[in-house]
Amino acid sequence: MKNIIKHTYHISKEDRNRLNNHNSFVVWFTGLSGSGKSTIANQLEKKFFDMGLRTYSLDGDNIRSGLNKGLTFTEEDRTENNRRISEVAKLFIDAGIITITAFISPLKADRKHAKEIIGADNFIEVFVNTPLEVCEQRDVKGLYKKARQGEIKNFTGISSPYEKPENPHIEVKTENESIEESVERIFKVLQAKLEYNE
Ligand SMILES: Nc1ncnc2c1ncn2[C@@H]1O[C@H](COP(=O)(O)OS(=O)(=O)O)[C@@H](OP(=O)(O)O)[C@H]1O
Ligand SMILES: Nc1ncnc2c1ncn2[C@@H]1O[C@H](COP(=O)(O)OP(=O)(O)O)[C@@H](O)[C@H]1O
Repeated sequence: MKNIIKHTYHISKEDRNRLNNHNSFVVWFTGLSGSGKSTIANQLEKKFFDMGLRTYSLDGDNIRSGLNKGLTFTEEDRTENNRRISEVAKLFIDAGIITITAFISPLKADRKHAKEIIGADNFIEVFVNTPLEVCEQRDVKGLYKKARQGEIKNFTGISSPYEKPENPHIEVKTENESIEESVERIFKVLQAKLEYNE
């Protein structure tokens, strides 16, 4: 960008990873509303935290009510929502923190862009594959009912698309496995990524 000149800092991501004695990366959850993203993300973060690792979770509460306040659920705004989240996640991994994101992120192109921004080596995609019927039955926040009644426009799975990932690193099927089983499976895949080597 014109007249923006990057400053080189003494401390790098590698320095922070060495200090923390673990790598930093992004665990990017995607799935329908009510699929279980926040529940699993929360338990996964607790597991990491209890091991003494540095973590942070980004989700609707701290993003859509703060940084991205004002963005709606049109495709255009979801794209911008996901782009900003990706940029924030990139800063967090640069800060040496294992970053867990839990957003619907329904569009393939937006998830691809997230991977590009964050860097393929630091991006682990977890597809919480819960069928729409199950999410709707759970209706944790009563939003599906409202969407069916036409009170909410552009609702994912009802009046707005969800494009399933074709090659996620991890897929969890919450109708067939418990929260603990999903967390354990995700953890096993991530374990290999944790270790910091010079
Ligand atoms: N129209 C519409 N469609 C989908 N979801 C809606 C909508 N309106 C509000 N909500 C609530 O917002 C949460 C999804 O926000 P995200 O930032 O994750 O969505 S996105 O990635 O930009 O698509 C989502 O939270 P989760 O249930 O945690 O997924 C909903 O509670
Ligand atoms: N195996 C499971 N994994 C995750 N959540 C589950 C599972 N079984 C039932 N649930 C329930 O489904 C709901 C998922 O809600 P939430 O985590 O808020 O979803 P999301 O963040 O994707 O909108 C929670 O009430 C959770 O207790």
